[in-house]
Amino acid sequence: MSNKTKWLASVQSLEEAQNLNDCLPDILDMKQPSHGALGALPLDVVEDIVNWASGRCLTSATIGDLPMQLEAIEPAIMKMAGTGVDYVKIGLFGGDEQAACLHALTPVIQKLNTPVIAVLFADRDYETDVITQVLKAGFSGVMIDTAEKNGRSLLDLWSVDALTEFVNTVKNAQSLCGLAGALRIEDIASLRELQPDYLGFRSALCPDRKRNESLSVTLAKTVASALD
Ligand SMILES: O=C[C@H](O)COP(=O)(O)O
Repeated sequence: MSNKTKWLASVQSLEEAQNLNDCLPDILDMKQPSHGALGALPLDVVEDIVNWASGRCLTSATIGDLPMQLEAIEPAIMKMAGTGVDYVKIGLFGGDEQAACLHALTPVIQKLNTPVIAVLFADRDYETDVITQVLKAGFSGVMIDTAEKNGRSLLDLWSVDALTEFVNTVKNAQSLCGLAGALRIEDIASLRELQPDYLGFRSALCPDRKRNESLSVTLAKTVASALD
């Protein structure tokens, strides 16, 4: 894994993806921001974006803010993987059922050809060994994001020391590591120093940080050049 921090931009439509053609991120991430932190786009929209992005950049897609139950998550992963996306992202929202759900998901994730990324949330509570549980379950990467899109950013919720420990733990396990959560353009310089594999953006790419509205190409170019 290279030391250069790459970036991920969450898009909600083919049109938004195409608008980024001159400043494509390393990963075009597909989600429906108005449906929650990891709101899912319809499968046909994901397929259209995957087909368009092919050969241009990698893609990822979220499966929705689902309960921590195998019967909800397994079919959603399988359907999203069927779109041909490069990575499927699933949110781990915590709670009593999560550890059992991760255990039950392990064989599903391990036999799937599409890598699955686990997303933890800085504003959710977890068992202390949650990262160990996630790494054992066979995920190809771990991201930290924010569940409540209320303006509080990752850096409002976690200290730089906590983020450093997270990045080092995930990268030492040879797993991809991503940081997201209402990141601001001015956070990029300090977050890059932690050397995560990816920084993820949606709010920072939208005028007035209104993440449910359309992406601004100008803001995307600013993020891209801050990471260059
Ligand atoms: O995966 C990255 C997210 O889409 C970040 O969204 P956000 O910047 O609005 O928190």
